[in-house]
Amino acid sequence: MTPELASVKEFVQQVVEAIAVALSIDVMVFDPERTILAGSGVTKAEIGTIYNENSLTGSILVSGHPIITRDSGRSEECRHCYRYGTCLHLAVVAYPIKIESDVLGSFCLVATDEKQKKRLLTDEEGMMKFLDKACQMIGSVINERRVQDQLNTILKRYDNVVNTVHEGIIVTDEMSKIIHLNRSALELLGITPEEILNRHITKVFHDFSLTLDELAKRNKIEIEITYQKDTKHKKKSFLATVMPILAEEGLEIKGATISMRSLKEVHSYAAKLVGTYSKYEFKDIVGQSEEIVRVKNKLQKAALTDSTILIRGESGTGKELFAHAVHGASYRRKEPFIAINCSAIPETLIESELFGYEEGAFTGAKRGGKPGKFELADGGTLFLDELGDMPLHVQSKLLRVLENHSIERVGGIESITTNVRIIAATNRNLEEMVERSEFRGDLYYRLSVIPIFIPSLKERKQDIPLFISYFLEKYGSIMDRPIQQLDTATMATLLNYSWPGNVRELQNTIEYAINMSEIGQEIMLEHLPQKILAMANVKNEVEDVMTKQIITKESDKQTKIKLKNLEKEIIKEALERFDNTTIGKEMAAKYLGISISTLYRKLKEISY
Ligand SMILES: Nc1ncnc2c1ncn2[C@@H]1O[C@H](COP(=O)(O)OP(=O)(O)OP(=O)(O)O)[C@@H](O)[C@H]1O
Repeated sequence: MTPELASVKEFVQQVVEAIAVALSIDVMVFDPERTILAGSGVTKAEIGTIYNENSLTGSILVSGHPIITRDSGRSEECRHCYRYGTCLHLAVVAYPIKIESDVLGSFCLVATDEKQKKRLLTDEEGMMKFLDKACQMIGSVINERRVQDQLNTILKRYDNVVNTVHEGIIVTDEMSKIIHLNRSALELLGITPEEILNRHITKVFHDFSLTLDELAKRNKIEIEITYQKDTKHKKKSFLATVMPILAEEGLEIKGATISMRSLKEVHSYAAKLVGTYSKYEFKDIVGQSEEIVRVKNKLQKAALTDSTILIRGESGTGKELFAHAVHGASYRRKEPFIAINCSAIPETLIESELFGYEEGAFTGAKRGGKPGKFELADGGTLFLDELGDMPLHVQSKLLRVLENHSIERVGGIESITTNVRIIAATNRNLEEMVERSEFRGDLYYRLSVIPIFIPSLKERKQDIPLFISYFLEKYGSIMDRPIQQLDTATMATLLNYSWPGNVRELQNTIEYAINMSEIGQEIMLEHLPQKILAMANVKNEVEDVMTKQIITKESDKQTKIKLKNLEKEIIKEALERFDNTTIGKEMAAKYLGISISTLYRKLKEISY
């Protein structure tokens, strides 16, 4: 049964009674199943009775056309009715209730005595018009219901969608009063609808300073907002996108939609997007020498804790690689791994890079401020590379952060709690620096809870062949070439070389040699970088001198000068090859197998 007519039953009954009084004729209304839904006078007692499908109303419901019977129960139209011959109705004017072609029921004027019959049949046309209007009225009420139901369904669907989105969504009206919000917003704020609905936006978010006029001009604004339930609760920060709700006709603002995400989550997401997750695992670390196996074992154990690790070792020994592996093996692996190179950032900027800054903290500070590496690494690991180059004033601030587990942005007053594991690395002699008061002793002890020393490549020569085959395979497959071998003389030269740039230098040497050699051929001495061959020659010369036992203090000094000059020549050649720009220097450092900071240090020493 279609419930539409039944759903407005009370209204229909009122119409029926009003018409019955106005016309002094009985009225009956049938639903599509031929059940009397409303009635007046004699017919009222019949409400609920079901008529046969061969009845008059049965045929109207099928045909959708009005009918008049002037002698009901006996006339031709009633011949097939089951009440034929027994019907007490003397005359009937019946009219379909329709919405477009949909027949929803029938409306009948029924004469149950001669007086009513006379009244009914004297103005048949007028009665029809009257019924047409009554049926239209009932039809439009049902139509309104239909529209309302459709609207409710749309609203329910919209509510479902809005409630399934991860962002918190808050809607305000034109007076900036909160009128709607989704489930995520309630969860993010830790609030009930009663606590927030109908409140002015600034009463909830005290730092929400955006006006609707400003919003109308900009269309979409991203801001940071904070919420604190009360002083017992922690302040929560959100990144919010605010958009105006405009009236259909034009620019009149009807309110605003605020979609918000927890700032912490945004940072962690951004960190993941820019690739700041751990890139290496312990299984990617090449080396079977006793020294490296010991380091790996120690770090694998340390990975399970939150203790601070200080990794020492010459440039290019793999300090950063180990830091990645520790993060990857820790419970923080799904959170960001953020690295900061203290030597690569100007002294004046390092503090704001680490701790972030508030809007207006200094000239040029970005609107809305900027989070620092500590905030970005929240929940994960912060790798402080080249720690020895951290300025003293930043060292003091870092110590405070490590002790309090909270930071303050530059220019800010709020404390922001952080949960970060620190791994620091340096190739500088921190103990000497502490003695010379260039590094804070208390910070040194605070950071070196787990001290790790990574041996240089020349201290683990047995790993060199392993590295060579690892890099031959790695670059062979990157360059899509068959894996090549080294001839004996080349292998001997590489084994004897001192590798001041450690693994990085060896890695770059193999990449270079593959480039210089013929596809599928052995790699020979002539394919090695000039500086390695030159160093090997100088070494041979020095060894010759030593075997002749004529080494004196003077000749030792000369050898050192010779080596320095050679280094100068090699650096000069590399800079000429790649030019003196920042990118050129980075490429030259790669070619020389040294880190960019080592190249800058050497450039300072020889003052190019
Ligand atoms: N044991 C290893 N296995 C595989 N690759 C290694 C290993 N050690 C170092 N490397 C590679 O050598 C290069 C230098 O390593 P990394 O940057 O970790 O050294 P570092 O000690 O941090 O250097 P720096 O002090 O100059 O920053 C990287 O490309 C790294 O992948």
